[in-house]
Amino acid sequence: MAQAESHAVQLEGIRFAYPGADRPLLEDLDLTLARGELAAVLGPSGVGKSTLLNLVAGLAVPEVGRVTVLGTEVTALDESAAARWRRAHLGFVFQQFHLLPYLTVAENVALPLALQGERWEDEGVRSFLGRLGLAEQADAYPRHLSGGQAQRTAIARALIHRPPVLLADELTGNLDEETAVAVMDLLVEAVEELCTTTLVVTHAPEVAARVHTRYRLAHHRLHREP
Ligand SMILES: Nc1ncnc2c1ncn2[C@@H]1O[C@H](COP(=O)(O)OP(=O)(O)OP(=O)(O)O)[C@@H](O)[C@H]1O
Repeated sequence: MAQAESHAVQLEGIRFAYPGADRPLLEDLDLTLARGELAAVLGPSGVGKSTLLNLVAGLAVPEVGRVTVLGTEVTALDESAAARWRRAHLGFVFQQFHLLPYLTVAENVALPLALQGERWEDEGVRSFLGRLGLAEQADAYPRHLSGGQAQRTAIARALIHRPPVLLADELTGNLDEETAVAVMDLLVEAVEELCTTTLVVTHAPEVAARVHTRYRLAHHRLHREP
């Protein structure tokens, strides 16, 4: 248990290959994140950064190795147990946002609360949207949002239920510099206030500069950067 207490995320000896690939995408990959650690994964396109996030979330299953998050061995859960576990413990900002087109911004953002059967105040959701500069878009549908607004909606949805672990793929990819800084402020605040363990995939120097630890994904595994 001591290990589960100190390590929020632990990947051990991971080997992962997509079906039909002639060699593994990830091999002998290890990663340990402490509670409240804010870490970035860097690396060129196609090295497996998104796949790594999916492994932490239990959305991809390694051929070999173990993924443990907050003391739960994610690799040992069946699909429906993994889905329940994700809802309660994870926030995930996907590269393509995955907003539901028939729900408004406020409804999309409230979704993690609804899925957990939590009661929520519409006002609370709106004030959270305001912190991300989305007050005026609360009743808009995703098709009317700019790329940056859609991304901020995805970020709000990932953080609204205050998950202990946040995974974000290209957190600030579609944002102008000012909004990217505001999003990073919010993230750093969440990490400090709520001890949110966070793993972000990024190419953005303004993100990489503000994390606690940086890893480069290269040659199938992670390398700690200075
Ligand atoms: N579902 C899949 N089936 C087969 N191959 C896949 C699948 N998803 C990704 N790949 C391949 O695995 C490799 C790694 O993909 P991944 O998306 O993890 O990389 P990435 O480092 O996140 O790239 P980017 O920075 O462009 O998002 C790529 O060569 C990709 O084509």
